[in-house]
Amino acid sequence: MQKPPVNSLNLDLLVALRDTLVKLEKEKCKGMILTSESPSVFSAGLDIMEMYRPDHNRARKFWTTLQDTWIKLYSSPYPTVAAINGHSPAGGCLLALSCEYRVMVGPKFTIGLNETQLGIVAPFWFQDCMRNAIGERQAELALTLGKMFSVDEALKVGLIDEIAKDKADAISKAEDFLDEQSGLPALARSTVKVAFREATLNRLLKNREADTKMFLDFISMPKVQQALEMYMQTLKKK
Ligand SMILES: CCCCCCCC/C=C\C=C\CC(=O)SCCNC(=O)CCNC(=O)[C@H](O)C(C)(C)COP(=O)(O)OP(=O)(O)OC[C@H]1O[C@@H](n2cnc3c(N)ncnc32)[C@H](O)[C@@H]1OP(=O)(O)O
Repeated sequence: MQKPPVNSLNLDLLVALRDTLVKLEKEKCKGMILTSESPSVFSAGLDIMEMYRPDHNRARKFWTTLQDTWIKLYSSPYPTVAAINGHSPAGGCLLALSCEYRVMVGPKFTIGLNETQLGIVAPFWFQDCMRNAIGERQAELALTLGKMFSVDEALKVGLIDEIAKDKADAISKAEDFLDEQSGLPALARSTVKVAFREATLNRLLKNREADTKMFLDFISMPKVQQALEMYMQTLKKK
């Protein structure tokens, strides 16, 4: 990802990610490493400006493109690794969680689904991804608190799989993971992957319109708009 300053996921970046994932699948990609050009941020999550005083049609397109991107990434037949070389809150954490393996550069960055802290709610499929990675108990604790994990904490709870000392080390560890997968029969590998992920995928696939409506209704609430405005001001003052 290369959208300075913080790879916030706006409609344009989501379209680019989705189209890339579609292309990789078509070209029978052997493996993908998702990382960031930024030296300190993997992705700041959803672009707050897409939710603040939104145009209804654009907000709908934004959300359905996010759903498409997630579905493509989560169900990709080829192996995927997140080389998390910076902070990874909310939607950034979702992208990492949707890969099969996570290597994160330590020690100073943080990762987590922090939505509760912002007065918004992590959608059920964000929650499902966290639950699938760290288990029901730890996911409930993390999501209710909107906890951002340090790299050490993330490793301990199973949110990431390995710690790297810098980006080059993260890429090298990600390549090791891909090398290990490359010797396996591709169809067997991808069938097992999708079997593990099917229930989570189907939950969104069967409820896409309801999920979109919930998002649009949620961001139309004056209280939510107020919370987003205050949050943007805090970020800008910083
Ligand atoms: C009842 C059931 C209802 C269910 C409905 C579901 C509804 C769900 C709705 C939403 C779900 C949302 C998920 C999300 O992803 S929300 C986004 C959450 N993201 C964050 O909280 C991260 C915020 N950013 C930061 O913490 C930092 O920026 C950080 C990533 C740590 C990087 O820090 P630093 O390097 O110091 O950079 P700055 O903070 O100075 O930021 C630089 C500029 O970038 C702007 N910025 C940062 N983050 C965002 C963002 N997410 N969107 C838009 N813009 C962002 C920041 O304001 C700075 O701008 P400027 O240079 O103009 O001051």
